Amino acid sequence: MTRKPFVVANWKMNGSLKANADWIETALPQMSGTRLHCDVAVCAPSVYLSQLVKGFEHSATLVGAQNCAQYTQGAYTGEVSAGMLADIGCDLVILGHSERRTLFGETDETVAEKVKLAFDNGVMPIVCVGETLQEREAGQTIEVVSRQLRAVLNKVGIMPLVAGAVAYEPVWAIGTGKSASAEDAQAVHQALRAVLAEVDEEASKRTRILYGGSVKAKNAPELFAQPDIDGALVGGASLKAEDFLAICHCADNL
Ligand SMILES: O=C(CO)COP(=O)(O)O
Repeated sequence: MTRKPFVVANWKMNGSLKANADWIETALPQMSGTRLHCDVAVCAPSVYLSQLVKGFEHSATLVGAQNCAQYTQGAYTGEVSAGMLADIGCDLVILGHSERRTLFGETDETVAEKVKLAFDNGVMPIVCVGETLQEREAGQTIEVVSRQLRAVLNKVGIMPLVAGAVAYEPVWAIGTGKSASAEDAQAVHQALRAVLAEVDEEASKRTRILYGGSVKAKNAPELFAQPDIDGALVGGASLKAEDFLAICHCADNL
């Protein structure tokens, strides 16, 4: 089973109208037409999503948000619903990122609820799982990421993940320059695919599992060469279009 590589930029809380326009101008010539063979997405702060949807309208580049509300609509000041993301032409949404879980108190249950709302509204979810350093050192990595993934599977089944993706992001590797080794990451990805297979073996083979955590063009080829690593969720190295494109080319050269 070959899965099409998927490389996703997560700009986090970075960007401006001007910086985004420059990024799009640099990236667009390489992202349009048949230049890139992998699937590519850019996930930006929600206020800039319309700018990106417009900027990438004639390319295959997907546009994603970094969160959505766990409610459909109403008196939830400051929130953005999955339906609103769909309304402005947003293709996907990152859900359950470790920064959301640790800094904003998201639980396995709220993440599962958001995944359901995203999928029901036609927005593809990229569901993040990952262990802290303390959990890794206690030998709990597989247990933690399996629990996080099962919470979503129990609520919505596997189809939202076939449409979107799972992202394994060890918390200790995010923004630290310390990536998991390709072998360690592969072991976790294999375990995650086994959890998916408990639900539907055939669909598990079609689900893309991305790695995230200090991915750069330098370490991407080794990561992408692993049988269960199907692409990357890129933070810091996605802020410059050239750096991000270099990672996309690594996925293309597999
Ligand atoms: O959190 C990440 C992507 O979602 C990874 O961030 P870095 O690539 O900056 O480590």
